[in-house]
Amino acid sequence: MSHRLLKIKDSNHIIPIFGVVMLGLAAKYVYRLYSSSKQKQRLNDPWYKEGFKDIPSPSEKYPYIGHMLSLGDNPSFQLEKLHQELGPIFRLQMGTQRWVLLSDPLLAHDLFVRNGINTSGRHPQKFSYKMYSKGGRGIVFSQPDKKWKNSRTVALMVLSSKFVDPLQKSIEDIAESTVLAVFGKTTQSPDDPFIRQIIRDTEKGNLLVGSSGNLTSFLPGLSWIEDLYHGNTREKLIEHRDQDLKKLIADAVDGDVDCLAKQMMTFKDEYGLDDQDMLVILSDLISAGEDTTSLSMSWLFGILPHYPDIQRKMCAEIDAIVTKYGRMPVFSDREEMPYIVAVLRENLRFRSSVNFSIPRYSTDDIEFHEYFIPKDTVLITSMYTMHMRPENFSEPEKFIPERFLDDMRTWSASANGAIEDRDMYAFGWGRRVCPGIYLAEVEIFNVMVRTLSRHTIEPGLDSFGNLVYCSMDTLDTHGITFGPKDFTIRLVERKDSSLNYSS
Ligand code: HEM
Repeated sequence: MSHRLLKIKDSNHIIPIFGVVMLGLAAKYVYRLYSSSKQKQRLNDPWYKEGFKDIPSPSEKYPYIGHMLSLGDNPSFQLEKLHQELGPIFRLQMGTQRWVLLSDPLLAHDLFVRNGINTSGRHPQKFSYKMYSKGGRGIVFSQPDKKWKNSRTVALMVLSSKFVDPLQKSIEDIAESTVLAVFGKTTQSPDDPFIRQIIRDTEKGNLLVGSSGNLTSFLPGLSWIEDLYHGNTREKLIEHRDQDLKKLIADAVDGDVDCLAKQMMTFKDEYGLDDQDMLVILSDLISAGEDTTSLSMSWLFGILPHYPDIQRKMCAEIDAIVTKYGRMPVFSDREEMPYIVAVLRENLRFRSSVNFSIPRYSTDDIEFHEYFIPKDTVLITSMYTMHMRPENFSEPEKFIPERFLDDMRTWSASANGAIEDRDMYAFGWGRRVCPGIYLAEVEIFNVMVRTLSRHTIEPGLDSFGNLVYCSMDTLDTHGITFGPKDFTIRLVERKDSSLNYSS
């Protein structure tokens, strides 16, 4: 009896034990299937490479568009938040584009300088590459090949102090705008409808160079929407640009005024460049030089009314030079004007006009630090976040020129120096670092000195007579450049200007 019972008991257990074994085997099989499909997925994942760390990425992501909604209305501030959550390097899937974003200067230096050979490409987008640069001519949007190198060399030569300094003396008013500096026009020229038209077209082109003009490169399936939206406006814009630039170049070459465009044309044959190349190079100097420099000045005009004390110190330095030499200060006096030098440097840090640099493109797989970045990835410096890093700048959210009082290096020297000594990132990195740094510094210095020599910059007034200050917290995007939202100021004449007393 007891034996039978035992048997019955046993047979009752056989099924559960068998079930457990079968379940175990099934789980093992499912796990194997899962891990082999995971492994297959990993092998197909362009970001995966054995032995390398995963680059973090925000979890919220949608099919097809990926992270395209993550940057919101204000990408500069949004990227700062994402860096706070994910660290100094993270990646985004922007439609079909892979992006890597960096906020740590040491990482950026390693990526763009040490690995410069594979990180100096530009994304061959429809508008910027095919249309604007006529299939990769010029400097800004061309691939880093021999022709780019020659075009860049020619630009670097004419934008150096050797060529810019004599022009400063002969054309007193070079300060006003990059177009004027490049084509040797005088102060009356900004009111010239032709020059105004060129600046307007440049601004339109710069907008299209940003994401809005290149939607197809994110979402290729939607190219028809882009074509519908833009129609043939992009072709027309380029046609206009070409006509206007041909006229400007011809005027510069035939005219009596010495200017950068004229100098540049003399190097054409020596560097194997044709007329189309020269046209795109000169277009590059206007597109990359005009908005960046004028928006930087706009920031300064917006910031200074908040700080009357800073303006007083700047005016005191200008007055000291006027009293000493009996003339308006010029760029070569900068050594004697450390406070102004510091203010201009702090302006570039506090609100740069280029918040994502000009995105680079990896032309090969890259292994750097413990990370792997696949070929054909867009590489972006999160410049705003980099400038706001407490590790690099104490109290970064405050405008404090004094932090730079001991640094009298020119902007070119700072941007090209050793990474340990670098305190300026606004001009990019390595092989593609901005070639117009010297001209930008001269232009901004001259405008500020001339303005403050006779005026103070005061906040605007609303219709009730209340003071209205430029907002520091809203950025207006102009394609790849950023400026303050529209604001007003008042230039108030200085009764105490030393120029009133100099002979
Ligand atoms: C405050 C003013 C300026 C700022 C903040 C600025 C910033 C920059 C940045 C961030 C880059 C990208 C560098 C990289 O890829 O690493 C760049 C490139 C460039 N900039 Fe500037 N820039 C300024 C003024 C100028 C001026 C005045 C000119 C010429 C007249 C100029 C001409 C160029 C050109 C041609 C490139 C493309 C270089 C290449 O791709 O090889 N920039 N600039």
